[in-house]
Amino acid sequence: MDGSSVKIGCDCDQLAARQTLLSHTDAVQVALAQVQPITQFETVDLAAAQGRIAAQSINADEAMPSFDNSAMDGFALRLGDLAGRCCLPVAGTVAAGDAPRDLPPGDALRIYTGAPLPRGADAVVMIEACVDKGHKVHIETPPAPGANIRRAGSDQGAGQMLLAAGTRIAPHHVGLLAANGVRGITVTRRPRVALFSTGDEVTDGDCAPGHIKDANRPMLSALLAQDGAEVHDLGILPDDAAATEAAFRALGGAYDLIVTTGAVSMGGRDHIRAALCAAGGQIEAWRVALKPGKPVMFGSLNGAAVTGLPGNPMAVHVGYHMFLRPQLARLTGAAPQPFAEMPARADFDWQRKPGRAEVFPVCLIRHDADGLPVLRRLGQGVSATLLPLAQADGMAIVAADCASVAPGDMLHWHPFNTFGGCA
Ligand SMILES: Nc1nc2c(c(=O)[nH]1)N[C@H]1C(S)=C(S)[C@@H](COP(=O)(O)OP(=O)(O)OC[C@H]3O[C@@H](n4cnc5c(N)ncnc54)[C@H](O)[C@@H]3O)O[C@H]1N2
Ligand code: MOO
Repeated sequence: MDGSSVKIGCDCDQLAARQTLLSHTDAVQVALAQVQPITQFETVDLAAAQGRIAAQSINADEAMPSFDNSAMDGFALRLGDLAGRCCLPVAGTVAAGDAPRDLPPGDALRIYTGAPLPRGADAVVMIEACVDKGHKVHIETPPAPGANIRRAGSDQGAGQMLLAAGTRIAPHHVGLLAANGVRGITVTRRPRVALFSTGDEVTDGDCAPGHIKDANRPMLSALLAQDGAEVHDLGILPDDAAATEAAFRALGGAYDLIVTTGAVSMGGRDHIRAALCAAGGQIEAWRVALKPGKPVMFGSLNGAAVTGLPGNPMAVHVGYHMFLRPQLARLTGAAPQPFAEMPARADFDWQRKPGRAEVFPVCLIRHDADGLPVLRRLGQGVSATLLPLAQADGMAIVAADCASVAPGDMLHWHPFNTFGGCA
């Protein structure tokens, strides 16, 4: 990190005069430094735990499976009874849910998957390897000792860690915990996020001439909710210094994170930075060598981190993934994930002006012989529209010093959770 990221208080002129842009990797560190892990926890039903962050590790009370059982539909038998014989009498049937029983000497028992292994049995032969003749079974090839038996404790031992603290709970965790009889789980309180748009031109209603509809608040609300935040939508601030300062002052200490969009660049009506300072906040850094998203600002107010994203919607989307997601992760005690780490290859030619790292929408067109995704660049680097992003399978990034990309060059990308590639 260079000297440009040191604490600079609220001297906005000094900030504006600084020519050096923060690298996007340093900016992530500054963003992270504004938040501390939440130390309040709550217990939620397992059914409501998906997406929450486990506050404590959970260990298994007991071994699994808790009893020896059959992994297949077939016949349970004693291998010694097969010595010199290929046919055994069938003494009955044991199904999943039945109580454990004894295997009578010299007999087989028909058994279904998940049924408790009869006491005395030492192998299960699959139904496909037998001829079931009703009261007897013909076994062509004797099974190996222990075949098709799931032994008690073979999946997990008692005390086995099922879930580590800091894990984001996914549906497969819910299933594992349910199988282990866990009903409630202690999770970190959801991060409380205050969300503002800014701009006299921005509206939620009908557009007068020169006005536009708010894209940023609905998109950020959706992204924040998806990542488990408790979103407090505080509406649209006018381009007015006093109103912006008053809005910051009114926030008190109720939030972990305050997110604004717009009014953070150089214009005469860009009031976010000055208003934050006037309201008693701190600006830690401003302006990042990132396209889109250059005028992003990081600060704090009353114990909350304040992240001021630029107004252009694509810059908001990029800023969310690059800075806000790591901030949310640290707040909840989860490990912040680096942005766009997945390797891929380009299928396009692109000459660009070096200086800022650039994030752009991409679609997945195929996989190469090494199995790497091959990506096509979408859009024309315009940050005012989300349309190319809506047609994309993810976002790729090139480094600030990158002057050109040629087909076959390595890229890094952040895939969305979409299925299938672009047409
Ligand atoms: N002289 C300079 N001008 C600009 C610079 C610069 O470095 N020097 N940076 C440019 C970059 S990069 C960006 S990005 C924008 C960001 O400016 P602001 O953060 O002050 O944002 P606004 O001016 O308020 O808005 C920018 C753009 O986005 C539209 N917008 C705003 N809010 C919303 C919303 N909620 N939904 C949809 N669209 C929104 C707004 O109408 C503007 O068109 O500054 C450049 N200028
Ligand atoms: O953030 Mo701006 O959108 O780089 O053009």
